[in-house]
Amino acid sequence: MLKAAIIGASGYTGAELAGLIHGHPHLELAGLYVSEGSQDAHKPFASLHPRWRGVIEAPLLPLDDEALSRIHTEADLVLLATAHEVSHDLAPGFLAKGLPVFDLSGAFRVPGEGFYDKFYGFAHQHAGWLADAAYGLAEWNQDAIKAAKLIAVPGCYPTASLSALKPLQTAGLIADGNRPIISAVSGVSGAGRKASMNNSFCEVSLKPYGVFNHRHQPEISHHLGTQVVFQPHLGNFIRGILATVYVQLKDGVTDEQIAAAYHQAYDGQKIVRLAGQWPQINDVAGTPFCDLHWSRDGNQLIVVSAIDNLLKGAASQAIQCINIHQGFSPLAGLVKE
Ligand SMILES: NC(=O)C1=CN([C@@H]2O[C@H](COP(=O)(O)OP(=O)(O)OC[C@H]3O[C@@H](n4cnc5c(N)ncnc54)[C@H](OP(=O)(O)O)[C@@H]3O)[C@@H](O)[C@H]2O)C=CC1
Ligand SMILES: CC(=O)N[C@@H](CCC(=O)OP(=O)(O)O)C(=O)O
Repeated sequence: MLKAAIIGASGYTGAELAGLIHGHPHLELAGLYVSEGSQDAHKPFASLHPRWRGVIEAPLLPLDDEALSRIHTEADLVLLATAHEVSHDLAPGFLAKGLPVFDLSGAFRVPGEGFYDKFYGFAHQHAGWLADAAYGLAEWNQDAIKAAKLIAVPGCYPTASLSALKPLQTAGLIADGNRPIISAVSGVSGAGRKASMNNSFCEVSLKPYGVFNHRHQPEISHHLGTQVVFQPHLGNFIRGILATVYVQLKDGVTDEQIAAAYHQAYDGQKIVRLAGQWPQINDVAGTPFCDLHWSRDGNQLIVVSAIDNLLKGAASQAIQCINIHQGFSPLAGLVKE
């Protein structure tokens, strides 16, 4: 059994990680951590996430110096379910001790001069790790994930969007100069557990945000290899993302070529399901799956992608990355084979 420490374990993605690691055949929990000054330090994890009452008994521990040296000596790998700046500051210390790091934040996802200043509001201090990090889009980047010490698990919208678009891009079916349009709706858990007016129960409706300035637009464009238009919306449900993607196809692309692109990408990859019907959030919420379906009218293609933002969009994709990195079965701890 490999020992996995989770930093940020009281948050939404951290709690999902705790549950997945608890149930994983080759992993065990090596500490659930919150910030040194956290108001939740020393509380039982299950008092914040009662669905784990009687199952995960561990307390939330403050990430102080003693905790850091305990992780350095006792853990085999570290999961960061922390804000971007926190991951940016913590990851190099664990990596220097030889611990592989699986980071759920955006801190190591997109190399490029000035990117973090512009889209994240801080200057990146670890260009070497940023360049060496593997982008953890599990179905697409297995060799890099296997070889890397630092795995940058993709954002939730990028996971839904890239899963839909990469087969078309790889097969060369997208019309030259076309910028695919992604219109996506996320549940409120995408914003994390911390309370704010924007995600309070009475305020949430269905509305667009981040118009032409969301940080996932450059993340998707960079990892697709072509520019996209990306428009996120906040919906009044707890978890899940539904992304509707509009693509102009090259002249002459056939139905068979489209189907072949998706089957070539995902046949044998059990987490991405070619659904055969329009995906809906209820079918993927609480699961590690990404459901895809498409239809075309002439050169216009519409692809719909649905995931759980906390799972395929974060925690279960991190487990996919660990499975790849460690040579475990790809579905270990996720789907009973
Ligand atoms: N929510 C989602 O759908 C997705 C989130 N992500 C990314 O994953 C990361 C975590 O997101 P999410 O779970 O939603 O966030 P939450 O806000 O729900 O949780 C953040 C966690 O980090 C802890 N924390 C804060 N500061 C520190 C610190 N200095 N040291 C150690 N722990 C700290 C918090 O506890 P405390 O403050 O008490 O210390 C809490 O446990 C973020 O980078 C987010 O962008 C990625 C994909 C999807
Ligand atoms: C609904 C909501 O607020 N969603 C978040 C995306 C969460 C996510 O994917 O995470 P990263 O921050 O790790 O990229 C947002 O739009 O900022």
